[in-house]
Amino acid sequence: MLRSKILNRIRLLKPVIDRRCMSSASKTPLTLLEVDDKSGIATLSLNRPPVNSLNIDLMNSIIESITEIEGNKSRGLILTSANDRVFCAGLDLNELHKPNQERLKEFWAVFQDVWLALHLCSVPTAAAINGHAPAGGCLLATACEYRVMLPQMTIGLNETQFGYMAPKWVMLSYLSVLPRRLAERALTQGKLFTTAEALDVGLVDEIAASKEEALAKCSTFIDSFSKANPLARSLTKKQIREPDVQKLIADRAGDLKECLEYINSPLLQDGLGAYFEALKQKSRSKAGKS
Ligand SMILES: CC/C=C\CC/C=C/CC(=O)SCCNC(=O)CCNC(=O)[C@H](O)C(C)(C)COP(=O)(O)OP(=O)(O)OC[C@H]1O[C@@H](n2cnc3c(N)ncnc32)[C@H](O)[C@@H]1OP(=O)(O)O
Repeated sequence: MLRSKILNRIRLLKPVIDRRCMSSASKTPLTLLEVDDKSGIATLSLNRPPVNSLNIDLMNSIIESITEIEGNKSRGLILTSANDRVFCAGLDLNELHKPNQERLKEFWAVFQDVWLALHLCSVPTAAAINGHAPAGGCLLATACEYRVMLPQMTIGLNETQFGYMAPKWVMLSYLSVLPRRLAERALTQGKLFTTAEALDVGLVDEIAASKEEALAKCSTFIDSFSKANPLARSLTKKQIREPDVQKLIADRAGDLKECLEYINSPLLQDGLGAYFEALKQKSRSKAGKS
């Protein structure tokens, strides 16, 4: 009785993701999903060159993969990148800069969905962070239960550096990993932690010398649940994570309204435009085009 009550409650908490079986406009798979026959662990690789920035299609592809992993009885999920320099560059700035308003609404709803799907994923989750993970990239990593990172990368919620305040639920994701005082300072500074700093403050759990080692460490973490009953484990995780999730689910429309006002404000658009232009300029200089 109690179990079915809890299960019903959790079903209500689950984001509505079934409506989003969209196909990608390009023919390239935006995510690569492999399930190891022996271990039963699924590896989901982000595969949107050049930097895995999160647009609607990539986020939908992640959601679809999570749904598949939950449905195919995988023992765990490892999130990683097919790119060996960048785990995920966060939200696609093309979606935020001078946005089409209807698309922006859809984009923000899918952004909420992808976080909910990963944060509430029923199987154990770990991130093999094999590249930089700023902003939304850091959010994906902190939604996972365990993080292993390669040296000389950066991770953090750097939104204030380009004039944005991270949404409340994004901040909560940070607060679930970092002590409050540290999270506040890092959020207000828009700090990007180096791998060594991230380990030091507990933003990541381990460092690995290579992607293979990171994947192996993530598998070891997932194996650590072998003695736990999968249903009891997943219900426990959801109960613990519920308060953060409820805040967003209870007011998705309010979050969207706030986001639209915020993103559309001229000051923020100007700041974002300058930031994006500087990124493009840096990229051109690197390629020797300027
Ligand atoms: C109510 C609240 C409202 C709003 C909240 C807003 C929340 C925002 C959350 C976000 O996630 S916003 C995105 C923030 N992301 C970043 O700040 C990361 C920016 N990128 C980088 O720092 C670097 O690109 C990198 C460290 C990830 C990788 O460096 P590198 O390997 O040297 O690549 P390049 O910098 O040369 O970039 C290659 C290529 O990719 C483009 N690009 C990079 N990041 C993005 C992005 N987030 N969106 C779109 N495009 C991006 C970059 O411009 C280059 O493109 P070119 O065509 O110019 O070559």
